[in-house]
Amino acid sequence: MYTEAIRSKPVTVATLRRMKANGEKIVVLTAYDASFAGLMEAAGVDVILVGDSLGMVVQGRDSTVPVSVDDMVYHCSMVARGSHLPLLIADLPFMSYATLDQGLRNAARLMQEGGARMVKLEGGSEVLGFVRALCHNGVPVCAHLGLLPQSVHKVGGYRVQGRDEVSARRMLDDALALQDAGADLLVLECIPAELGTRISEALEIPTIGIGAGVDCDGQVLVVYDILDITLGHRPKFSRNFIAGQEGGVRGALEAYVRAVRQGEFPAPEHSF
Ligand SMILES: Nc1nc(=O)c2c([nH]1)NC[C@@H]1CN(c3ccc(C(=O)N[C@@H](CCC(=O)O)C(=O)O)cc3)CN21
Ligand SMILES: CC(C)C(=O)C(=O)O
Ligand SMILES: [Mg+2]
Repeated sequence: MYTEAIRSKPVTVATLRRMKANGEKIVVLTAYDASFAGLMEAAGVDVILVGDSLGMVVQGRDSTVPVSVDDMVYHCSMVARGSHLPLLIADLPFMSYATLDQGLRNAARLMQEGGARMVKLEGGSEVLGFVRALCHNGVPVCAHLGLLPQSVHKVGGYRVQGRDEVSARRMLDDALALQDAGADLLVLECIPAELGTRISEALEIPTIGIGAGVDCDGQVLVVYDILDITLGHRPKFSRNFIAGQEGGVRGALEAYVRAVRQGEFPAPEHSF
């Protein structure tokens, strides 16, 4: 049943599409260095995200806003050396895709200097032109809707998004438009579980949820949250996987992989 877990070939966009078609859950974790990337590969993680969350959990900042493209390239290149099979995605950080020109140049840096195989960017209708341009240049794209941490100062906090029908409908329309523009994958963050189901069923491309319910095609968490080493607030949608098992860090990663594959995580208490 879990055929994708035992792999010898690198994960590609085609692998992820096949997993969605077969109803096999996609397991994603963030990593910021070679050692963790190697452990995740060994545990059977499908996709590694070098998230701009590194600004908070590695650099100790209070948002992802100060993270630079240089920071992302640096961490991505380390993760690329530590793992070879998981698909490697890197976040384009705050304001690094404010213009098409800047965005294309910075995506090229993440791919060429960082070794990323896909870039991720936050936003809906406002980024469609950029997604199309990346697509035309052969850059695989992961879109990101719902709670957008790079907009925290505009929104005024980290809150569940898409609670009313008007904003839910707008998010679904944005998701369909991103797919049409050529996005290969979509992260849904901090939205009601029913909306996660609705968007995942409406799309051909896989969805990866974080606080978006169990029906997304895959799940992602910040690795420091599952190891319970996050400074300060740990979001409600995360779960401590190091407790209650004896395998240390390796065991926690394996427990996360198993829980996502079997649809045991997220449970209702991790969902909105
Ligand atoms: N350690 C860590 N984990 C993350 O998941 C994460 C980061 N850092 N940094 C970058 C972004 C920021 N994220 C966040 C940060 C806070 C909440 C949060 O406090 N959410 C509330 C929900 C409040 C509501 O009900 O509206 C929560 O209690 O979970 C959510 C996502 C997700 N990402
Ligand atoms: C939480 C995930 C989706 C992310 O964008 C990050 O780690 O930066
Ligand atoms: Mg991010």
